[in-house]
Amino acid sequence: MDELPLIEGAGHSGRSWLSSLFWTILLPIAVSLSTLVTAFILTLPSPYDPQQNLTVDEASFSEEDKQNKHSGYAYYAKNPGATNDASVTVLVLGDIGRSPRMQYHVASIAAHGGRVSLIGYLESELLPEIRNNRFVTVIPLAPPPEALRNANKMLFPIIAPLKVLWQIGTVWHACGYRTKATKWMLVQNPPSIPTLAIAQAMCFVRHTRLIIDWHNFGYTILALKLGNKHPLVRISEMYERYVARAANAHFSVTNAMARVLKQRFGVEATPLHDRPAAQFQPLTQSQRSEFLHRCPETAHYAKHLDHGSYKLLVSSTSWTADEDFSILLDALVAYSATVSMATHHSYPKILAIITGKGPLKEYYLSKIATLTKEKKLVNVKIATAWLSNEDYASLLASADLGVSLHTSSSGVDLPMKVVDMFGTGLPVVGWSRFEAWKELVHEGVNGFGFSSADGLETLLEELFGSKGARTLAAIRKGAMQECGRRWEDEWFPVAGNLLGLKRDAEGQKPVETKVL
Ligand SMILES: Nc1nc2c(ncn2[C@@H]2O[C@H](COP(=O)(O)OP(=O)(O)O[C@H]3O[C@H](CO)[C@@H](O)[C@H](O)[C@@H]3O)[C@@H](O)[C@H]2O)c(=O)[nH]1
Repeated sequence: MDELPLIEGAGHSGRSWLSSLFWTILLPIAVSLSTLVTAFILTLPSPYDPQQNLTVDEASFSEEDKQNKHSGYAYYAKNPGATNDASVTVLVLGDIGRSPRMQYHVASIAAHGGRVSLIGYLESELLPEIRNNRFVTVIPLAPPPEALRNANKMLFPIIAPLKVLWQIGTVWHACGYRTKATKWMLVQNPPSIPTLAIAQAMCFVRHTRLIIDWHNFGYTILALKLGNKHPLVRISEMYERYVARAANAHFSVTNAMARVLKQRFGVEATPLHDRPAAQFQPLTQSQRSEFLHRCPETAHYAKHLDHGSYKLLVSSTSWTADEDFSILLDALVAYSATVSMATHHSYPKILAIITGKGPLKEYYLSKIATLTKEKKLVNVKIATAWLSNEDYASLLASADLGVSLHTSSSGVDLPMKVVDMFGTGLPVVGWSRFEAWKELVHEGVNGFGFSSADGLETLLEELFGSKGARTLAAIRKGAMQECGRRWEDEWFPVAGNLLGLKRDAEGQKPVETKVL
């Protein structure tokens, strides 16, 4: 009996505690959440309307545009009344300037009168066909703050989710509110997180058809950092497979990748092989010599390169973990020693230029500095550079041999740089221990493969030594034959056909892409 008042008192204070929790905390949270959800729904991006006016007309072109062959005016002047409902949002969650394949898609769509909203980071120069084209609107994404760009493995679990949140916000805003709804969205994969999920949600809201352009798999790239068995890698694979199934159509960079997509993800992709774009062309001897004397990275050695006492080796990269430049450095150290010791044969010295931007550049620069200091590279000069689009193409065209260190995290993607090299008639040696390599390089015809630093050094000796001139000339001939088939020839029958574009000239047979 004594305890009753105490219990009653406790019940009363318990109820009032609950009720004050409800009125002061839970109710305001519930009201705020429902207001936010209502506001989100009411302000969802507008859907695609086939009647909407996205036309490009005479007023879209300034006098300057009319003189610029890349503004799209030439197409407009030839097809003034042409209507065309091919409007495409192209989404690249990366530096657009370093995503040549996506730029080629954009340039090709615009060249056939399609309208493009191009979304991505604007860090490097864009192709001239895109920069001033009135059929293309570039929507730059705000890059994540410096603190979220830390590549440290220890901090990865904290930084990665924050970076993804930042990307979700900026990409959603750019796709939904900074551009009109388009009939199609073409998205580059990888990165898959969060790109594919946002693209899928946005396409659902805007009634847009989603095409995924498979350059590689996001989870195989993550596995390079975390290891194959890491739970995040498995989750990332499941996510990629699940989101892939929601897309309406798929392109893949190789036949092997289309096969893997079918077997593992259950989706039908149409292979759309990389081919060189128009800016990659062979140079004449005099154009080569003029470039070598003009380019700051080669000018000092131009005379030697003209005479052949130096050979020009070129590699290009994004300085990422899937390209092990130690292999090239080890091979060059061994080659330098061979040149010093050679008594019966004479070997030229090498000028090796590695072009590109990316996270591991500083690491390799310090390795090169150490090797130079240790006098292990006396017969080899190594330079790194980032060149304008035009000079990059001229450098490839001026080189004696191209090197690819692309290892392919999935085994079924291919290095675009090799395609660029072939466009200029440059033969290639490359890391070849992955399935798709043979879709691009034919042993002894347009290049050679290697699978170790020793293998690469042997190739350098064989091709640059006095007995190698004929083999080098033979693979150069093979590379020249690759020049013939260009991006447009590959692109139009697959992508142009899917998007419903019309080709001016006699077209090739269209390739059917399965559309869901
Ligand atoms: N302008 C310019 N571009 C350069 C330079 N150096 C390199 N690049 C660009 O950077 C590319 C090299 O980038 P990587 O990331 O090494 O790869 P990739 O060979 O382009 O292959 C990528 O794209 C394929 C699809 O096209 C993918 O399948 C593959 O996985 C990879 O992502 C070159 O092809 C070239 O476009 C330079 O000095 N100047």
